[in-house]
Amino acid sequence: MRLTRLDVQDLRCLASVRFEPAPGLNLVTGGNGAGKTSLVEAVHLLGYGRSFRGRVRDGLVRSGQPALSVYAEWLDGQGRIRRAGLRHTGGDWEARLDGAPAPSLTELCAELAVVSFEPGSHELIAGGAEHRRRFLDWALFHVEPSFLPVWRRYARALKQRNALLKRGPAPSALAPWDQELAESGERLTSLRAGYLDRLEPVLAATAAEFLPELGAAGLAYLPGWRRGETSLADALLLARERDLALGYTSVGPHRADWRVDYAGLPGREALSRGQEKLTALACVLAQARAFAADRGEWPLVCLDDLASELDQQHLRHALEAVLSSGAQVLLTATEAPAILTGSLAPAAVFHVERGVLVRA
Ligand SMILES: Nc1ncnc2c1ncn2[C@@H]1O[C@H](COP(=O)(O)OP(=O)(O)OP(=O)(O)O)[C@@H](O)[C@H]1O
Repeated sequence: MRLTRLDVQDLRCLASVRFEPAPGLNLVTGGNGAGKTSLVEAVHLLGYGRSFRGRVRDGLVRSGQPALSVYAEWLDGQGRIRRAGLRHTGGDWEARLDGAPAPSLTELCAELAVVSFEPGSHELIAGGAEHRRRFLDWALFHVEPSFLPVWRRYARALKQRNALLKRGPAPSALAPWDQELAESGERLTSLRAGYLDRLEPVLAATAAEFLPELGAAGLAYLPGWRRGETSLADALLLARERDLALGYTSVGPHRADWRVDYAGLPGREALSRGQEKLTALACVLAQARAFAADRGEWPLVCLDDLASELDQQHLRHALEAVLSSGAQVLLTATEAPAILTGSLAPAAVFHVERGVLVRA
């Protein structure tokens, strides 16, 4: 996947920007608050329908403007030119894909695959389980065609069951939703567990490059109920009284989590902050590698402010790992990192200042 053009209007401090990245490494420099992260957010928005800093309505639209818009052109793995555009007010949105209206943001986001690592990404390891579920589901959404219908079915059944629980219904009203939740939830769990099984050796190899001192990395999946002991249908039945008292469903894949274990460390809590970041980076890069293995092309890799997150040696390892694959990378930094020479020399350098982007 190779981005060839990105037009951004009224996104944070970016009033009107055209970005034409080269294949390989693209470095975007600029001072604090210049607009580097905003550029990465524009790409991320087309890939996820939201920013990694929150939803569009949380301040993504430039102050005083009614809406932002982002338009991208890229080459897919078969060399076809693809086009996507999104106009978003924070409430309403309008999207186009290859010249036709996109029926939903989901359809749009399915096309442009982007992985991002930014200063908040260590939340993938240190933060709440929703970050880790979103990470898993992004991958499945892109590589497993049966995932989205199952996920939608589960989400709908969960919403209905929770609405009934809040009203405190006769337990018999819950039965059909329990069944629906159990069927779709078991399927969702198999897909997630299967993906983690495939990701584990890729992560182990990636983590061994960045954090060899911690020993072999493994992945553990926590499905959201005692899956080894009961089916989800039984778990829902067993939890029914408690769920009626709580007013929501307390077991199931919406409570799932996963964790990285290292052979040389007793638990996640033992990781230093830097090791958390490196582990999160290893997960993101492993996900990109697994995507490439499944789909035959790399996602676009956005690395926001990576030089301030990592020491020089880890920065070199990370960039070598990604660039040796031929992936297109968008790297932002306040100053050009000294290690960007030789095989790591950027293919193109851009500079952004007060929201104005120029090629250096
Ligand atoms: N809704 C908005 N409308 C206008 N300007 C905004 C809006 N939201 C944020 N800004 C401004 O846009 C800029 C955001 O810049 P951005 O976060 O992209 O900076 P950066 O170059 O990544 O900086 P840093 O190196 O400090 O992370 C800041 O100057 C901020 O004040």
